[in-house]
Amino acid sequence: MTDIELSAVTVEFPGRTALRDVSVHLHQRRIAVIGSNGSGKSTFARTLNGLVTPTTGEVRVHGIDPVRQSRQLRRRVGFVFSNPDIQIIMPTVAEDAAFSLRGRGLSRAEVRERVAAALDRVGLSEYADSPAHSLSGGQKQLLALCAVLIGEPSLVVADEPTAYLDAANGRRIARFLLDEMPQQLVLATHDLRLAARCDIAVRFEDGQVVDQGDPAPVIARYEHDQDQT
Ligand SMILES: Nc1ncnc2c1ncn2[C@@H]1O[C@H](COP(=O)(O)OP(=O)(O)OP(=O)(O)O)[C@@H](O)[C@H]1O
Repeated sequence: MTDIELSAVTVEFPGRTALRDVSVHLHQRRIAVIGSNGSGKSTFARTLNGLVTPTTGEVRVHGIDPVRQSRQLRRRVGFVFSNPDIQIIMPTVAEDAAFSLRGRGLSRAEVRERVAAALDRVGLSEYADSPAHSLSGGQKQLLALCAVLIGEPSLVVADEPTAYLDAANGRRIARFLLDEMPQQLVLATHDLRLAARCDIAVRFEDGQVVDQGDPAPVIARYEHDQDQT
């Protein structure tokens, strides 16, 4: 598993401190990140792939600095957002799936083979030549995942990946991420049923890690605190 280490990480945005002096060391296969609105979950997730640069402190993902060594990092870490529409960049399903293989020196035949295998894995083979934007919301999220997985990352960071999906598609994406995908997962979510299926839950409040450990008790304490407010 990839080691994820934050040492005394503070992230300041104009007028707002999103993370305050966060130090965590995570290595579990499925890591849930929970906490109230604005607690810092997305900011934490974004430090892992260099989308957010710490104001102070250090982030290391498998020993790689996500900001200074972004090329190495992009090969190891894939990122999935809530909104599948903003993740689709190419006209057809197969072209979109192939996008992250650009610049890797693979032959056309190798790319075709990898795309076919990846689409098959997420059940989108029959849509290979369809316009990507004609897919349903759930299918688009599966395509976004497929485009990430085809680059063979060792870690997938997903920020509310089921937020825009109906119950059936949400379950499908959750099943894929939590049960079928072999990759390590960091899952920022408000869906506590998904968090409960992870190996560890890390709770943020007000930019700090306030609790972490076995998901069931961490979630129970979170729900208790929410009931008090
Ligand atoms: N680019 C930014 N510029 C300014 N402030 C930001 C930026 N990104 C996040 N913030 C602020 O930092 C704080 C933490 O935001 P973050 O998105 O990490 O929280 P979150 O736990 O993911 O919230 P939610 O559950 O609502 O998605 C919030 O107060 C947010 O308004």
